[in-house]
Amino acid sequence: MDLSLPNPSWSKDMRLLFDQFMKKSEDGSWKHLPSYKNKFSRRIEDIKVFFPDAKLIKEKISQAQLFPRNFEEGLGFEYAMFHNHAEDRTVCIFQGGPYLQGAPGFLHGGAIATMIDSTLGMTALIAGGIVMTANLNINFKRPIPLCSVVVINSQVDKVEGRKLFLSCNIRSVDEQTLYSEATSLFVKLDPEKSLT
Ligand SMILES: CCCCCCCCCCCCCC(=O)SCCNC(=O)CCNC(=O)[C@H](O)C(C)(C)COP(=O)(O)OP(=O)(O)OC[C@H]1O[C@@H](n2cnc3c(N)ncnc32)[C@H](O)[C@@H]1OP(=O)(O)O
Repeated sequence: MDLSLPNPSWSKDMRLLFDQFMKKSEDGSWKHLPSYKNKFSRRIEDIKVFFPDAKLIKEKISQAQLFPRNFEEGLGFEYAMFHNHAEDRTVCIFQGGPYLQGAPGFLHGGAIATMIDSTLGMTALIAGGIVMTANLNINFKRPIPLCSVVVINSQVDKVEGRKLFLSCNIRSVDEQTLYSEATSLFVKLDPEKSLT
């Protein structure tokens, strides 16, 4: 089941943004990216090439779930991503639920990093195929209120061989508040190199 579609836990802002991007997707300039709890395991064939110690993958993979997708509805990461191919950028609308608390009333920095890594990762994945995060630098400028809706704008800045350099920022829905900004390096996996 595609978990990036509206559900009763979504606030008005979240639905409004989703509808806006679905409208923008009607002419094909934007594309809604579906997101599943564990459909990703079908990618295991692609990934196994890089991790020959399949024992680890085989034993555990049947329980595997995409981390941000394994919270009950509304309590963790509620998000939807849209990709603009021409501009090589991805937008993620994100509503962080009460189980993601760090400082009282605000999102945990690790929860913010998760959505940054996921949005940059999806952007890198579309641009470069099977990639992994090599480096992620985040500046937390303002605390993000728990249960608020934010917009993550992510883009590819430069590609050098297997290295993809990306950046993103997190803003409030009205774009007035800059919550976080990040730079990252993703590396496209090389089938000739075992990673373990
Ligand atoms: C995956 C499919 C997902 C499907 C949907 C999912 C949902 C959304 C997506 C969610 C996605 C979530 C994603 C996640 O959360 S991935 C989870 C977190 N990341 C990891 O666990 C990765 C661990 N690291 C590695 O496996 C290897 O180090 C990698 C694969 C990254 C590179 O090892 P590899 O042996 O292949 O390459 P190399 O070492 O020859 O390096 C190559 C080049 O890169 C340069 N370099 C390397 N590291 C750094 C560094 N730290 N700073 C600066 N530079 C660095 C290096 O100097 C060299 O440059 P040059 O000498 O060529 O100039």
